[in-house]
Amino acid sequence: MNDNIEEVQGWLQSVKWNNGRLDLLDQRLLPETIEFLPLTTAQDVWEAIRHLKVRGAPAIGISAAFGVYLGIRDAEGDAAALLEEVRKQAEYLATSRPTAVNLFWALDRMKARAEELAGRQGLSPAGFKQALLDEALAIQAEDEETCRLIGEHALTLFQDGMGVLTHCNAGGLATARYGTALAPIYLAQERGISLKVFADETRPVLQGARLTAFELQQAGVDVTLICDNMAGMVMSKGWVQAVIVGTDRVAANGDVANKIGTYSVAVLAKAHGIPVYVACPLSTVDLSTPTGAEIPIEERPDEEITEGFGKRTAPQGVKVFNPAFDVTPNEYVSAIITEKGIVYPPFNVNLPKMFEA
Ligand SMILES: CSC[C@@H](O)[C@@H](O)C(=O)COP(=O)(O)O
Repeated sequence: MNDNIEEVQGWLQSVKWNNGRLDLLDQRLLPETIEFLPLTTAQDVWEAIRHLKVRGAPAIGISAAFGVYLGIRDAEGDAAALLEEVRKQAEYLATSRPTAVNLFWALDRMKARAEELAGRQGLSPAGFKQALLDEALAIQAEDEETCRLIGEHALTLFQDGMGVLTHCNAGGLATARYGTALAPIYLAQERGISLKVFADETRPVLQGARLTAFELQQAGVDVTLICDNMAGMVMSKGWVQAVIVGTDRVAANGDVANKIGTYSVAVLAKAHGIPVYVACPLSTVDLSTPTGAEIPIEERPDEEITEGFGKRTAPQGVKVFNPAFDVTPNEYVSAIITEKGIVYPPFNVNLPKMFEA
């Protein structure tokens, strides 16, 4: 444990495979405390995802992939038995959170790998398990490269001196590295391009204040924290030239599910003539979900709103509505930035093209 943030050097990796266990940075404790949780079972991983110890769509997917391996590593039997166990563990981990499609994407990839391994002649149970661990490590390594590419494409949309507003945390903490929405900001920083970032605090659990402001400040980026309800005022002053956010799921028509409040930011941006960019890996694009109306939206405990600041801030027994995400209709989305390039409307035509070849 390290509660002296000043001592943090360089980049803080939120998901680490460490000699047979998964070390997860407990994101609930940031920015005050840096503590890694040693996870050794699929149940540990399920619990960490459900309770936001790890959060952000790509980081959830990566953790779940390791969770599948942890869930089968002590299992006995031949390849067919191990395949059954992989399916069981994947089904279990899939119940941890409903909205981020990267979770299901990563679990499907682990299942597909297990199916392929089960069809191989002469592969030992130990070889089967090692290959599954390698698959989880590959998902993590690919995410880092994917995020870097997203950053390269996104950076072409930004110029020196621009003000950029972001909501929630789609940074390095939410991915293997770099982040999605924050990737161009890190690349700009490396290249001496100066951007002024406004980070919405992101009620109710403050991913913007606790995580985005923290990681950008650590990197020396010019970041200003605002409450969510200040975004319109900041835009009206002409301080914001672009909005960039991440996403948990993009539907086939380009509707975007992201942290609650993203929709309000997008409407405000449109009213001020500011483009809204959504940055995500293609693993977040779900062509099997036709529109945002079909994206399952997680509802979280009332206490996140009524006791979110460590004390009661609402009357006992008050009715609460606490959706963790909202859907921004595609008409508010200027472009979706993926590792393969920038996708412009019409999204229902142009998103499928990104999956070709
Ligand atoms: C690159 S992360 C993209 C999204 O997952 C992020 O913007 C977000 O909404 C995260 O929500 P969270 O509830 O913190 O998991």
